[in-house]
Amino acid sequence: MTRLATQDLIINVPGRSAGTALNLTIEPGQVWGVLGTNGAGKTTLLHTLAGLNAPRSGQVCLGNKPLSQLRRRQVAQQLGLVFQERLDGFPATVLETALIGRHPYLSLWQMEGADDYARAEAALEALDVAHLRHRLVSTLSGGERQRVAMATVLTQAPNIWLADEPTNHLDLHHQSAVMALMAEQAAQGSAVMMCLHDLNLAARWCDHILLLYPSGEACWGPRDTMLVPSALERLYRQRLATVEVDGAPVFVPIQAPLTDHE
Ligand SMILES: Nc1ncnc2c1ncn2[C@@H]1O[C@H](COP(=O)(O)OP(=O)(O)OP(=O)(O)O)[C@@H](O)[C@H]1O
Repeated sequence: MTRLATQDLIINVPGRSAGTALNLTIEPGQVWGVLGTNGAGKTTLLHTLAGLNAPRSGQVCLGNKPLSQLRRRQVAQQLGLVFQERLDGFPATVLETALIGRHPYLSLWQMEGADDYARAEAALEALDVAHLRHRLVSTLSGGERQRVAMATVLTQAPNIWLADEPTNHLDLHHQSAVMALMAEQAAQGSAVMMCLHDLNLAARWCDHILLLYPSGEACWGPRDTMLVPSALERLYRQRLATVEVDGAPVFVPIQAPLTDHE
């Protein structure tokens, strides 16, 4: 089991002053939700944690090593990233796409073996896209593609999951199924962080929350200390009503002005 930690991390959002230095640890078993407005830097943060964006300052550690000292292959054997947007560079079927998740474990010209296929097939089943295995990904709907992207990372079987709006394009049932899958991965010992725009999914499924403000200011901690209506109203510049359903808060945007002091 591996933890992902940041040390005095400042992400590099162009044109923004430094903001809060991030010192946080995503422990195995934890599910973190990152909340913030459009452009707050959520994707930049996830890409920085994955080693795809250089930090402006500070560092990210995977286990006890700085990410910058690890080879990409070592990182890819431990850390999986579900991208918000995907480009289909070349024609590939759903099964071929899921098998990309095994590439970190194969040598240069090594073909995928029976175990790799079994993992990919199991992941496609788990994401409810096995019936699409021979379809070209370019022919899929938005929600089907999203589930294939999740299945590819599930095939990769990382200890650290970073997921950028994993419920994008998904209908209600599949949103719930994907959040349950993330929780299950955490229960099995993975560390999970995901960016979400749906406060209610965050309230129900995440145990830790990072609030990212457009200024670069940030705060984080256990869910119940972060999902405080006044803090969320300040984050989104949006008045909210809160009700409780099944023991979890449900936040509903309402039309009422915020004062200048909020
Ligand atoms: N290559 C770039 N050049 C200039 N600005 C950039 C670049 N990449 C990102 N940005 C800016 O950095 C800011 C943060 O972008 P980011 O994608 O991390 O936001 P986000 O919180 O994920 O937003 P959203 O909720 O809309 O997905 C945005 O204002 C974006 O326009």
